[in-house]
Amino acid sequence: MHRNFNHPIFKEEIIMRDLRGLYSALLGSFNEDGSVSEKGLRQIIRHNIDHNKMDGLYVGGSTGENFMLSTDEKKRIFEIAKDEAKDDITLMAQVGSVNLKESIELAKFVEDLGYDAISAVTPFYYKFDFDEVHHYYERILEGVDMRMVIYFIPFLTGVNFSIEQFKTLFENKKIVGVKFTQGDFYLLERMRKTFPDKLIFAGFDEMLLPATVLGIDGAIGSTYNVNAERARQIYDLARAEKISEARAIQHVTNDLITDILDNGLYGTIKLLLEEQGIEAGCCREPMKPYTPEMRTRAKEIYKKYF
Ligand SMILES: CC(=O)N[C@@H]([C@@H](O)[C@H](O)[C@H](O)CO)[C@@H](O)CC(=O)C(=O)O
Repeated sequence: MHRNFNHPIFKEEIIMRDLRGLYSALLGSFNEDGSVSEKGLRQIIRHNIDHNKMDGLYVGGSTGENFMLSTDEKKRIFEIAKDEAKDDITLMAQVGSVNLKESIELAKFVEDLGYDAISAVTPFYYKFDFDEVHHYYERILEGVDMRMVIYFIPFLTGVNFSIEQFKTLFENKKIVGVKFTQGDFYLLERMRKTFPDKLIFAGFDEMLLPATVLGIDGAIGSTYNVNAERARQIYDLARAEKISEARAIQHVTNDLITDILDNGLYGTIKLLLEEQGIEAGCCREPMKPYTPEMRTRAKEIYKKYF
């Protein structure tokens, strides 16, 4: 798990974790009044380490319902994750925000906590031009000596990059890779060929097999919180070029993902965890509270796939 890096951005040779592998995107866990459930978070983290045997946790991403949280809540979740995980698993903190000052503050905060890497979503809502997006990443990185993985998710942010633009961003040696949540396999192939030394993490769990065939370095996903065993099989089989076996597991996985998406993504994953005895808690409003129908359907999904 640990590798020796002699990276020019770091003052001396230090032991840094190899960032490659499979990460669960850490779910948010909330009480009915919307407050952060520390107990729920700790249980989800332990489940990912002890049961799911994940290589890493992606903390503060979309799955963590992060963009609905205050700065203090984000910090508290980063603290809880580090305190629970210690050094048992690679920790990557998503610090991106449309509030750049907050991103800079969070990056410093997780560096002090001892996170292994940061990630930042492309700034969204306003139609920032590429120079502004570039400036955003440079400013976040100015204050920290940390490795950064760009969080590229155009279907939610509306922000797309060309290969040339990725090249410009990657000129900063602290930017070591990208979380590629995009279904464009032509772009993914071009990225792999153009940037053999950058880390590419697949962000769509339903596309793990083809992304692995194209040579990704890992994957980060919400459904790995519950479907880790199948994800690991797909990843390992695809890397061993056992494609038809991997495809059979991807088919079952995608049936599961379709059922989860139909019933409400993050809520259903939490209800599936509840079936395994984990107090995963609620979603943060304005996401819907669980209805009796949703709970019943989650039980059916659990019986069908687990
Ligand atoms: C928008 C979203 O939730 N995307 C997920 C996927 O894991 C996704 O839930 C899954 O592929 C189902 O579509 C991840 O890419 C997001 C993620 O890792 C994160 O930021 O939490």
